[in-house]
Order: sequence, then C-alpha cells, then structure tokens
Amino acid sequence: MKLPEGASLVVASHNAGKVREILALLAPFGIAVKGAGELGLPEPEETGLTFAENAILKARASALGAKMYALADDSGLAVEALNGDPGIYSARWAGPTKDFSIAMGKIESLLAEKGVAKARAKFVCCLALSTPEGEVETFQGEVHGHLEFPPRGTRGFGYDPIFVADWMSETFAEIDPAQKHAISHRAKAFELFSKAVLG
Ligand SMILES: O=P(O)(O)OP(=O)(O)OP(=O)(O)OC[C@H]1O[C@@H](n2cnc3c(O)ncnc32)[C@H](O)[C@@H]1O
Ligand SMILES: [Mg+2]
Repeated sequence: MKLPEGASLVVASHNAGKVREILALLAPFGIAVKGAGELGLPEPEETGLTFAENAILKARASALGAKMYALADDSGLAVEALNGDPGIYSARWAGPTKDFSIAMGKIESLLAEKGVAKARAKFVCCLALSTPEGEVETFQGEVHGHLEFPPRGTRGFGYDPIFVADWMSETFAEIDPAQKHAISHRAKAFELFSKAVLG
C-alpha cells in the first residue's frame, strides 16, 4: 500500500527511544508525524504470540483511535541459548518500572547458569502500517550479533548496552546513532516499509 500524498502518520509507540529512532528514519521523507502519547491514544495489551501479531494490534488500535494512518513497531532481543527469549517478552522482562538493568541481569544469570559466553543473539523488529480503516501491512528486519557483559555505553535504549553486532566491537549503546541506523533491525524493516509505502 502507498501512503496518500499529504497524509499524516501516527507513530503508535509509547517507547521514547523507539519513537526517536523512527522519527530519525522518517525525517528525510517530510511526512507530518504525530506520537501516540501526544494524541492521548491508549497503550493496548500485547496479547499476540509473534512480533507481527503485536505490531498489527498496536497499529490498528492507534489507527482506529485516531482515524489516521498508524505505524507500530514490535521488537525485541532473541537469545539463541535461551530458545529465543526474551523475544516478544523483551519489554515485560524489564518489569513494571521498565528497568532494563534488571532484564539484562536476568539474561546474564541465565547464560552463566548454562555456562554460555558471548551468546549469539539477534534483534528483531516488525513494523506494521495500518490504514485509518484497519487494513495492515507488515515489514520485518533483523540484526545478528552476540552479547557482552557487563553492559557498556549510554546511547540507545533497552538492551543496547549488551548487544554487539557482527563485525563490530562496540555495543549498540556505544556507537553513534547514525551507525545504528545503518545496520539495525529497525532500519532494515524501515527500508522495506519505505520502499513499499513511501517510494
Ligand atoms: O510497545 P511500544 O509502545 O512500542 O513500546 P515497548 O517498549 O513496549 O516496545 P515492545 O513492546 O516492542 O518491546 C520491545 C522491547 O525490546 C527492546 N528493544 C527493541 N528494539 C530495541 C533496540 O533497538 N535497542 C535496544 N532494545 C530494543 C526494548 O527494550 C523494548 O522495550
Ligand atoms: Mg510494548
């Protein structure tokens, strides 16, 4: 589907780190963008069992609520030695206070119990675009790498301080945001989205 000329877009996310990245990725396209928070849209319960199901339900909730096109992002970190956990539960592992040092510590202890060092992991991002009527399309991207402890860096958000992409030595929280946008799961999903929807 194509975004109609002059249509504005709601970014259906309540995560400030994600919204910042999505706005940076959208910036070159000159689209009027609004945040789900500023429109007072609720944060729906993420009852899906896949990234795509959750991205779709978030996009639809905002699109139908605002009567606008809405772009949602469901993403997370999947650790190979933990059978893909925390995966779609990545936000929930940080608990109600959204403390990612807790979530990263939990991953570190589970890996230590299994005796795994430099665990293979990937970030996954599924973007869903919904029309104001609730018709949806999804776009998925991944970036592969490994985990290093203790966490390093102050940039980025969430699990960035423990993730090192293949061919890199710094964590996603240490690199420049422009470098993250060149290779990230979100950037790869966004490339598919922009070609299909904005191209
Ligand atoms: O649902 P919304 O409102 O968009 O915000 P959220 O934070 O709850 O987002 P998700 O449900 O998609 O949960 C994904 C979690 O995975 C983590 N995550 C996703 N992308 C990431 C990235 O680029 N770097 C670090 N952590 C990331 C991050 O901590 C998120 O909270
Ligand atoms: Mg969420």
